[in-house]
Amino acid sequence: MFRSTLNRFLNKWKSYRHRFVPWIALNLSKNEKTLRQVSERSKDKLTPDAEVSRALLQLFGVLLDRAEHRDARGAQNNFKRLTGQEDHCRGDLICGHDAMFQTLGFCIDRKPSSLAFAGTGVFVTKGLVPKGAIVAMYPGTVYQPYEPIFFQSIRNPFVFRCIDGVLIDGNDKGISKMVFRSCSGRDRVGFFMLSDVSWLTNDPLNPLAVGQYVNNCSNERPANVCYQEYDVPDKFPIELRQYLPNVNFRQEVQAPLRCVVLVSLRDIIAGEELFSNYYTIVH
Ligand SMILES: C[S@@+](CC[C@H](N)C(=O)[O-])C[C@H]1O[C@@H](n2cnc3c(N)ncnc32)[C@H](O)[C@@H]1O
Repeated sequence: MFRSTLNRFLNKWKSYRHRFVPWIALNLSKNEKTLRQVSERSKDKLTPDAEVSRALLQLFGVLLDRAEHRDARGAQNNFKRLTGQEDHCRGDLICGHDAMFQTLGFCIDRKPSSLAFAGTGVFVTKGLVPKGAIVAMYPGTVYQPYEPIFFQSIRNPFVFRCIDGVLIDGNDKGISKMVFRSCSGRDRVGFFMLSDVSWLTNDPLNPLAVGQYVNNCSNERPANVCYQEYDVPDKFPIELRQYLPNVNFRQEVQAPLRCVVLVSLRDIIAGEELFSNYYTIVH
């Protein structure tokens, strides 16, 4: 009895592992030339973690500065409204894209893909992305390899598998969306949220958090970005974690929070669509 239940479970487990990457499973044989080969795990990093931290801290710092500036201006306007001297000037408020342009020198955004039938893609809309830059982040709920993701993974093309088997569910709809919201609402330190839920909307506070919409490369459209894992260091400031688009499924995970960034493989100019490689072979 126990053995047959276990067998049924194992069979289900096997087939559900295939569902993570249905698109890859169907298309891999067509695109063998485009597979990314990495000789060992540590060689998967094109840009050092310190450089990833530096770019994120710079962008998040400007986002926080602007948010505080807006809050202060809002409080001032409330006071002026109460005293009848309301100031309607919005001043030089800067949005996420301006912050991105100011700190990283480029902007990215979601738009219909340049490939037929590929849905939405991500484009560089302004500026120049230099080789080795952090172009985007892959948002979503982070599952350790032993944690349950069966229901969230059904017909879900957004489940990203890290080299060590950690999974990131970047789907912004349905049950995946509810899970992210619930985990994000759970985790906070004092007043500070430890993750950002706005990537689930059309206007993410952190404009990098659209990496889940980057499409796969092909023989005709080679990859211009690649995925790189980034474990958030302990010293990452608490007040800036509110812009991280990832949260652990289980609160009690001891490991650092896993994020995935997309790094440019070459200079990318405005107007180009980003293409990654959905499949990396580690020898
Ligand atoms: C992670 S999603 C990427 C975002 C997707 N384009 C969308 O609009 O939701 C992966 C899915 O995008 C589509 N896709 C990605 N790369 C593609 C390509 N080169 N050609 C056609 N479809 C592609 C496939 O449907 C795949 O299952």
